[in-house]
Amino acid sequence: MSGRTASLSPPAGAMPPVRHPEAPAPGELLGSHYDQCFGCGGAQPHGLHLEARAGEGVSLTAEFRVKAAHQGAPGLAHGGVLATALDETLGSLNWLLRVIAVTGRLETDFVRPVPVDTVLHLDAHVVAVHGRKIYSSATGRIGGPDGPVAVRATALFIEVKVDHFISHGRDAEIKAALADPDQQRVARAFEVNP
Ligand SMILES: CCCCCCCCCCCCCCCC(=O)SCCNC(=O)CCNC(=O)[C@H](O)C(C)(C)COP(=O)(O)OP(=O)(O)OC[C@H]1O[C@@H](n2cnc3c(N)ncnc32)[C@H](O)[C@@H]1OP(=O)(O)O
Repeated sequence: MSGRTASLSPPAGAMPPVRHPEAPAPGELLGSHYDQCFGCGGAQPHGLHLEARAGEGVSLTAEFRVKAAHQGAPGLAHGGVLATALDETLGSLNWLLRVIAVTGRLETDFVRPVPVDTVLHLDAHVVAVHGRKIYSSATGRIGGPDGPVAVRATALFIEVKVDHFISHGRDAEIKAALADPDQQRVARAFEVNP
């Protein structure tokens, strides 16, 4: 046992999230943080190609169309893929804070099966921030942005520095990322965070 609390409820003293002054305006697409990302990268043929758009405050909406490559049971999305869509959506919120963070804990409710070719309409917001810990939640609906809930998640993200990826990532991908001007732009946007 680590002694670590598993709670996804913000502790006493947690603060409301503060939208970064240079966060994309409501309605703007956030874009991919890494083109090889399974969640949002355009260069992953079987990835989710999830597209997130900034909302008001520290919130966003996102869409993901379930493809045949994402099946678990015949004609239905795999639960792990749906959890990935939730993880990616929740992770995108940190761009509005201009904080680099990784998922520490993700709790998912699967409410309805999601058929192939369905568009999952996600919305997410940061609930609170406590030191390096970011508490957030997300909902995914089918049949339209106001359709029935299919999945829900709450999560705890932990702030890290760019060094987290440089120390732990495989050398080949880190070297390629560091040499990529688009990736440098993403990293720089985070580094200027005071
Ligand atoms: C060149 C490259 C450019 C890159 C440009 C940027 C790219 C931007 C990429 C973004 C990418 C996002 C992609 C989607 C989101 C993923 O999918 S991220 C991938 C999945 N997640 C991971 O791989 C994380 C693996 N875990 C770890 O690395 C480490 O455990 C962590 C999370 C960094 C924490 O380790 P640590 O920094 O040593 O922190 P630690 O002191 O243990 O904990 C800090 C606090 O958090 C709490 N905590 C930590 N883990 C947990 C947990 N699992 N449960 C509950 N509480 C926890 C601790 O209890 C502690 O609380 P307090 O004592 O402060 O109250």
